[in-house]
Amino acid sequence: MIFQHQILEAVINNAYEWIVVVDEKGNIIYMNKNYCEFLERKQEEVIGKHVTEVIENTRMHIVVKTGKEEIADLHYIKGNYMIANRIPIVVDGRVIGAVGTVIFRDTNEWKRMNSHIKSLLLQLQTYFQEWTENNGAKYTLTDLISCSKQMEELKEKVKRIADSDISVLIRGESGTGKELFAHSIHQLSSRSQKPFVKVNCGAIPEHLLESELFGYEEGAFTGAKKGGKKGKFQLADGGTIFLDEIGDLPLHMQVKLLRVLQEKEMEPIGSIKTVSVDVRIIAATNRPLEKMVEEKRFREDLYYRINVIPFVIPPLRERPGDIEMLAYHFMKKIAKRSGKRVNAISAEVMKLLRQHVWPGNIRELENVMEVAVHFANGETITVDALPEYLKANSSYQMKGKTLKELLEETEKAAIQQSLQRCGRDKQKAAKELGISKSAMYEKIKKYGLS
Ligand SMILES: Nc1ncnc2c1ncn2[C@@H]1O[C@H](COP(=O)(O)OP(=O)(O)OP(=O)(O)O)[C@@H](O)[C@H]1O
Repeated sequence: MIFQHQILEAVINNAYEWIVVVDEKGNIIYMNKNYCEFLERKQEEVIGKHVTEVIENTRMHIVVKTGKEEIADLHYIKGNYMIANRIPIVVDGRVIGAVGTVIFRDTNEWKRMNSHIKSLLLQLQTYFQEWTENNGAKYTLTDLISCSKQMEELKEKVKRIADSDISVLIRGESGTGKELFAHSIHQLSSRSQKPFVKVNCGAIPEHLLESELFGYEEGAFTGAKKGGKKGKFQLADGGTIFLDEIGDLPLHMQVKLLRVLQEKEMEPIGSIKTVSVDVRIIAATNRPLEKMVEEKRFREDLYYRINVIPFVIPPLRERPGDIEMLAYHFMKKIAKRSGKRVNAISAEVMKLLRQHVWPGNIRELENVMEVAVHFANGETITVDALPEYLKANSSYQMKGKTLKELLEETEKAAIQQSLQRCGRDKQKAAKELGISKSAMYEKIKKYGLS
């Protein structure tokens, strides 16, 4: 028993927190070593003293009177704000004292700890981002939502070709899901446990492309990192490299890329040693590569090398059957994320979605659904929640308007858009719309568009 008491005493005495215990009158019956040291008082000297004589701004004597605990209260002692807890000790329904603890010695310490945690989180985030960039095949075939025949055939094709090392060239307009397909191919391949590295050839400045792709040795150029840097090909070793926007690759880089593909080796900038790399290439583009080959802007040998399995994703307007499924998919996903109770799409909205030509493809549909869920007034998305440009086709907009009003609205919108397209050049806009210059001026005045 005595032994246990000693252990307890040692623990409390050395506790990181400062601890004080008072009786029902507010006299100190215990104060731990750390607290005494901070107050520069001796333990035996403070015992028995009223708490107000020992701790400035204390409220321990008040807590024994009110019987109400005070948690995380700011307490100013010796020029610092501390965070204090004061808890009454109740025995048989009667307050017989109180125990007080100070969690952080001062707010500076808290701030220091806070910023330490923040910097750790930031580091973690950077590592995580780097890791997902280099090992980041996030999607699989089940993430590809579709029911159209064209897309189902493409998914079948993915299953057939995934488990080989053959290069794949994915073609399709922006936002059709080229990257999603690239991820899926990697996930289904025997390389799925190895990195998936994406390189956006169009987004990296030309002078950095070579070092991004092939890396460099220490001291290769001024500003080169100590220890050198691995290029994306080395990072992707054993896995897959996804060369997005390959049509944007400058000719001299096309030569280097071809060499890696043919010889499976490369040299980092400034290195005399060749490095072997084993990567599968998936490339994507929206550019007319054949025409670029004719114009000598894309190397013919590289074209044949990457175009072993052509893979063409149709634009959304050519597979209207997918629109409803995708719209519901995005609605549910966005509603879940934003916590909004939206679970249906009105027939009129669905009609407008099917009529639209979707120049931005699935990415545009996703954005439209984001706006629609956000502005939905009830559980069903109705036309008023859609972005303005989609509403323009709506019969909803026509309700209660005369034919003259509708024609005028259309005319005004056409002129507005044409002026915008022609950089506000009225003569050019008039020509585009097939009206005379004077008619254009007249209408601009009529609709107050100048
Ligand atoms: N079939 C699909 N099912 C679900 N989401 C899709 C589908 N296709 C595309 N998406 C989504 O649409 C967006 C655009 O897709 P992705 O980035 O793969 O297109 P992309 O063709 O690579 O575009 P870009 O050429 O502009 O880079 C992404 O958010 C993606 O998740």
